Amino acid sequence: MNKANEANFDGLVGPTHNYSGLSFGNVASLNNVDQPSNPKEAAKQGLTKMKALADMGFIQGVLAPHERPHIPSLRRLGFSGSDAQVLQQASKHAPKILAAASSASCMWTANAATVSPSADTHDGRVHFTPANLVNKFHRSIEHETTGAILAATFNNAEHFAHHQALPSVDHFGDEGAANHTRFSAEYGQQGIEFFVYGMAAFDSSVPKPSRFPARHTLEASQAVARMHGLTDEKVVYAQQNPAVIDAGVFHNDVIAVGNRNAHFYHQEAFLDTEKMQKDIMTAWGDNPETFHFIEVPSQLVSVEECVKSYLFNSQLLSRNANDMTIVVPGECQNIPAVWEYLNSLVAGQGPINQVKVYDLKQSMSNGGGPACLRLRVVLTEAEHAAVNPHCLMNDALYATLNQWVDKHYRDRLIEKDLADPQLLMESRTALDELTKIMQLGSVYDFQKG
Ligand SMILES: N=C(N)NCCC[C@H](NC(=O)CCC(=O)O)C(=O)O
Repeated sequence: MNKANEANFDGLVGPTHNYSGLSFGNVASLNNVDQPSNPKEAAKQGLTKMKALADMGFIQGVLAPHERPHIPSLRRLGFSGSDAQVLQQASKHAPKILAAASSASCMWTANAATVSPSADTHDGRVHFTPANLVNKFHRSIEHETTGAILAATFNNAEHFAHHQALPSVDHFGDEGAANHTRFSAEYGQQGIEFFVYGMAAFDSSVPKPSRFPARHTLEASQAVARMHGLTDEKVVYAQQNPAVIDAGVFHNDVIAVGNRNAHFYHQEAFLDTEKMQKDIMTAWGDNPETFHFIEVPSQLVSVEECVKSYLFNSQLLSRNANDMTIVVPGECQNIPAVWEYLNSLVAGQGPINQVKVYDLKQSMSNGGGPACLRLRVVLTEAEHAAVNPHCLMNDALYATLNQWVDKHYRDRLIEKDLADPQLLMESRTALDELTKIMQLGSVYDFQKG
């Protein structure tokens, strides 16, 4: 077994961060529509969390934001002329489409891809499949650039394998790592890959939510497991409870999180909790007593409180199996039942023994908590050494990115600003400079001429 560690790659919030109410089924997105946003503050809140984790000794990476407004997507929909004319026409005839083409949603890198560490895959490489995010138009335009950014960040074919996103149709709706977690006693040993789906596309007997969409299918997860060359006995599938999707749990990472030997989840998260436990224990194999199921009863914290607080959209960070820190958003402190639960959790006998709180309000107002903002990548030492070093957080990169944000970002944005050609120029200038800072090459359409 090679020694390995978990790295977190957070999405850097882009210059067009705004609240457009684009995500039906995501309560915060719908509730905050048309509020003014503060892209500068959003980016800085994210950078603060990244730096804090790096300072704690964890490997912290950064994934660059995408080019927005995305003019090629607008042209594909029939808007034409100069870039300024495209913006102007879209704003006049289809302002919601312009908003979709302007979203900074790639910041939620838990949806960027599914990642399988080398200990789990058939060829001993780390595998990446960008998520097609087909359920929402504004997110369905992410995967190509995501793939380019991942390839520029993990740019070494000996260690990293990059796949294409799955076909962009509902049958293979794929939301990436937000519905995927991994259990293993040590990061470097073969782990259990746990895939959670909202519906089955080719089996009408499987229940579905009725109010809000199930974004992710069983068939998508099965395809990813095949492409990554995972071992069948080490793959577990579980269905999300359709009732919690209807209550606003649009990704499983809003109601469950796992790390190493711990699965922390809400009583109502899964359609069949007993089966989920049994299947994980079968895949875990020997020493069942070393695995912890930490189930939060509805009586202590309701599903509604989970959705409001993002208790489960937390990061479980550990250096040892029995020494885990839970990273939660500030909203957890505002809901007494949640804050009481967290305090009793860390005071108890389980593996989670410390809580850290970060202010991520700008992202939270669009339904993105600490766990949404990060893509987990387990890396051996050799793989870590093969990552593009300019994408790894340290004092120098933190200072450079803060200055870069100060120089290029606005501190207020509302929907009508999205039509401003100046905003497009600001965004492109910023990203052009960023590709040099992070040495990514030409990953954006506007750089390809
Ligand atoms: N749970 C995880 N992993 N990710 C959260 C993603 C939030 C994102 N919100 C948005 O896209 C809102 C954009 C807007 O309304 O302007 C979404 O719903 O896909």
